[in-house]
Amino acid sequence: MNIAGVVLAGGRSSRYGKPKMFETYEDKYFYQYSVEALKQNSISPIVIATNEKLIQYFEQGNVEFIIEEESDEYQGPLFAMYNAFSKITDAEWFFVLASDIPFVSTEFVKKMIDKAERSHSDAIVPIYSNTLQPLFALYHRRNLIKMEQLLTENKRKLQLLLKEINLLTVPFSSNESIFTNINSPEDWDQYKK
Ligand SMILES: Nc1nc2c(ncn2[C@@H]2O[C@H](COP(=O)(O)OP(=O)(O)OP(=O)(O)O)[C@@H](O)[C@H]2O)c(=O)[nH]1
Repeated sequence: MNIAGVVLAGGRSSRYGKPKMFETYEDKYFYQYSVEALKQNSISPIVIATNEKLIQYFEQGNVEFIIEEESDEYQGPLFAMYNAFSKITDAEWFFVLASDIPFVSTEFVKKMIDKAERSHSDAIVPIYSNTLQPLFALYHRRNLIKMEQLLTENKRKLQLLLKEINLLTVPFSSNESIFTNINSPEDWDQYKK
């Protein structure tokens, strides 16, 4: 399988108050945990999708960057995914990971790839706490057409894409910390100890 890794690391971090992908956990930036989990599974290329204001703060080396132009900034995950997928021309699948998930693991990425290998679905999406987790998921390249259609109609919610494609859902038990995503400083205060 030809899989590219796409780490979503743009957005506004308005609830966090500062760019949350650069919050640290055990001396590493949050976004580095997403990069590492993909790298440990030999996924290549690994691309960080970000914007012109944030690019300067990332560590360089071993990853590529896809930069959203000023007019494309803050359009949300569906746009950021479309923008990245359409620029990575040689991948069949895209493993998307948000960059605000410091507890994501190599084993999680491996389990998801194993599912994709045996699936004819358009996307492989975990379910945790009865909720789909589309920012920790695998998407086939064939979704690009539907993504473009939605964006052209100014429909920017990722949930709208999920409704239109064939999903393979992968249940995870409700005590998995890997799905902890950090939105506010209070969220982080609760988990970092
Ligand atoms: N590249 C890119 N990533 C995004 C964009 N919007 C959100 N993300 C990423 O998607 C993940 C989930 O983002 P959210 O927490 O929903 O949105 P946010 O803008 O980061 O934060 P809030 O302003 O607090 O909603 C995070 O990893 C963000 O870095 C975007 O427009 N471009």
